[in-house]
Amino acid sequence: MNRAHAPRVLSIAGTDPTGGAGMHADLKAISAMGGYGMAVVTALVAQNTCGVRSVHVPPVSFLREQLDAVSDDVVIDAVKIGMLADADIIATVRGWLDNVRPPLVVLDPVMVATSGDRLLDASAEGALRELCRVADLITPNLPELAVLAETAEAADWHQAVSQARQVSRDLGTTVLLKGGHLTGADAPDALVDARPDPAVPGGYAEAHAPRVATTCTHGTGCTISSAMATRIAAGDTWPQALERVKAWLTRALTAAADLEVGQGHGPVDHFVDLRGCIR
Ligand SMILES: Nc1ncnc2c1ncn2[C@@H]1O[C@H](COP(=O)(O)OP(=O)(O)O)[C@@H](O)[C@H]1O
Ligand SMILES: Cc1ncc(COP(=O)(O)OP(=O)(O)O)c(N)n1
Repeated sequence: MNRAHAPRVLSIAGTDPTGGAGMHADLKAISAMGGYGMAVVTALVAQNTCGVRSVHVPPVSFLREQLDAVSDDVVIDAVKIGMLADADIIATVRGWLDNVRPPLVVLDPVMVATSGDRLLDASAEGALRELCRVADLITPNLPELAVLAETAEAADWHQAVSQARQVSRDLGTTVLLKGGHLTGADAPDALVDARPDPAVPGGYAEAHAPRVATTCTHGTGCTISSAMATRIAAGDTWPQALERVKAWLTRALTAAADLEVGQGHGPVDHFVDLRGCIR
């Protein structure tokens, strides 16, 4: 399916004033993948490439007003959900999703940043697990996958695939399993769907790329989930979307250090393919 218009993708996420993660990374990834990006803010986060300083959560009534303002006016082709901060925010987003029923929902179950700072109240993990049931695709990293599987973090790819299968079965959704937290020359990712009627042919599709030797990995999780939402909404098959997004993210990681942003874990270069093309 080739749409006449760019896919209209809504990010529901927290902020990162340094532009590397959260809704800022989402908007860049959506644009880089050919979509039209929109954003509703769940939480304002004072963070940079070194870590999170504080989180401010506006009233949930205002969150609902933002969501309704978009859906009352714009046809939404895909929604990407990131940081939700607490159980009230999760309930508000759930209520809106039940009302609007967007055609594609991609949920990145953000719990803890790479810096170790919490982005979700520990008491809201159960509510987030339940929200996964209404997502078409979830994109947990290995620590988040372990929480969803209610077990210890996978030590290798084989264990991770098995946890992803269990989560897919238990929560009735497709899992994008990400190997970023493992070590080794290869950085594998896979679409895992253990349901009887999987969204991915055969229930499994793997994509590989070399592991990039860089500390600039801030926002990679936000980036890949938004990019997947955009490419699936654009009409790629799910395995095609993963191949395309993985190759682009690897280029963005390879060019990341040249951005020279921040003193900690810098952001990836979402617009790596545009450098040198601006007239
Ligand atoms: N050093 C790296 N080289 C190549 N790909 C990486 C690297 N680090 C992360 N990735 C990729 O970035 C994406 C996000 O991965 P991951 O780090 O597991 O999630 P999160 O950012 O949510 O913690 C995945 O596609 C993963 O394979
Ligand atoms: C506002 C906000 N949302 C999500 C994250 C986490 O980003 P993610 O890409 O999952 O991973 P790291 O950047 O922590 O590697 C964030 N920091 N801020």
